[in-house]
Amino acid sequence: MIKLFNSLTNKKEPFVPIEEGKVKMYCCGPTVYNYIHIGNARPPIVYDMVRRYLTYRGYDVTFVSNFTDVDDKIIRAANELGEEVAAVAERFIKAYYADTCALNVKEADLHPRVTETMDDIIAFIADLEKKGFAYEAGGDVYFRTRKFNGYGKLSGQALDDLQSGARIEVDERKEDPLDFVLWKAAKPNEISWSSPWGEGRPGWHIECSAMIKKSLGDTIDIHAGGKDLTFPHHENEIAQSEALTGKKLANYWMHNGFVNINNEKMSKSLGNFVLAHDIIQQYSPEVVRFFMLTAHYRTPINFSDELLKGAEAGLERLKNTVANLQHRLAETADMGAEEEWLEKIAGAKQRFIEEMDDDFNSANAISVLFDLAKEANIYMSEAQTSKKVLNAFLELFAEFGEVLGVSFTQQEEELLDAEIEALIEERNVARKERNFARADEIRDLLKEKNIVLEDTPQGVRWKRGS
Ligand SMILES: Nc1ncnc2c1ncn2[C@@H]1O[C@H](COP(=O)(O)OP(=O)(O)OP(=O)(O)O)[C@@H](O)[C@H]1O
Ligand SMILES: [Zn+2]
Repeated sequence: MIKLFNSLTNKKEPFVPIEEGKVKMYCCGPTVYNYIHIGNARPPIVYDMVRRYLTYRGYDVTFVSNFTDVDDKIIRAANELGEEVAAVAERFIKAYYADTCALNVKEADLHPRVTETMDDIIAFIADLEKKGFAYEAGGDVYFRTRKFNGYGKLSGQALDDLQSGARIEVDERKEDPLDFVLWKAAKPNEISWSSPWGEGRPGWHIECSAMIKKSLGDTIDIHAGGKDLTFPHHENEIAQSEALTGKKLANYWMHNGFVNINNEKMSKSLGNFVLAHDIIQQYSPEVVRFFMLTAHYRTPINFSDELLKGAEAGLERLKNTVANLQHRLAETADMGAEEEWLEKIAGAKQRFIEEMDDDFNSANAISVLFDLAKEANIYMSEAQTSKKVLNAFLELFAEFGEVLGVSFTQQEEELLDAEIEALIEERNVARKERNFARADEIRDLLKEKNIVLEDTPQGVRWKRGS
């Protein structure tokens, strides 16, 4: 049985879905105004692993993750670049897909966008207002936090501690400093939507509440996101949704730890970040993903060249074992002692499942993989081997690889479509910024990989050369 650490109760709990065999899962997605750094890539990678494992264990998973495609940061970026908000958002949504696809993150079943969910967001706020949980003030709408019983239950904070906390801004339009914004009145010349409270746009927290309700219903099984989202974002999502429906928003809350660099959280505001699309040029995307999964998702992971090189070497060892198994298979007849080895392989599978059942411990599951490789190497040193055993080893590597989203078979060094598109996008940006040196460098890199670019009036086209 799968157990997972529920941030709501601070305990590891057996996973019991609302509907047998089905999982409704939501993960807060990115605000699309720049490229993702490797810290931002951790939530998509680890929750993709969780989704894959739940699927492996027989659940039918519906996975939803949003795009925040209008917000202060995007508006600021658009103003700086002299572009439309929609153009900036579109570009970075493409870049997000390109990076996460290279990292072998499966697309969500649904990727709702704020700008496409506006009617539902407005209806959600209007219903909160009707119930007395929201009030209008000068074109803004706020949530009446103290009216919601249970505010603070996720982050474990009492209302009065929050009140004195420095993170709450004081704004005289609010009835109470704890109240937070649901709808923001538009500033002059700012992108806006019509609403019962005038022209404006939604606050950040309300989007997720409205999108979850629309796409998955009132109560979902798992709500996931980075640890920094616990407060205020997730606390506010709970308040909005539960005030409206009277039902629990999510039965299980999962929060991933940070990617640190020199023991400090990697973040855009600190400027200590490494972009995902840069690091996957230096190491393969597979190595980056494997590296990420060598730590348990809740523990902080330090980002360093040394650790990445370690992950690269480890992955190489596993791939070599698999290549040797394949090679051996081609020249083996069916003979040798089978039962003992088949039992060993079945035992490894059992241990892998036990580790993953225990709060998705991919770190320990990967050490089971290394043990499996060790066993495989011992087996191959025997004089006589059997096709059946070699196949059983290979099947298990393939099975684990599918769960982790990392392939252990050797591949030609070929660029994936998504990586090519990411590079072309980066070249477009470089050209726009008149950074022609970088633009040429990218053209050369693509040429080296036999990708031919063609500038057309409709934009850049590409094809693989012969
Ligand atoms: N270092 C990190 N490790 C793991 N997850 C992270 C890290 N930084 C951000 N995230 C996650 O990435 C997503 C986007 O976060 P956000 O845009 O706040 O990134 P950021 O770099 O921290 O930006 P800022 O410094 O502007 O807050 C969130 O889900 C957040 O939890
Ligand atoms: Zn959210």
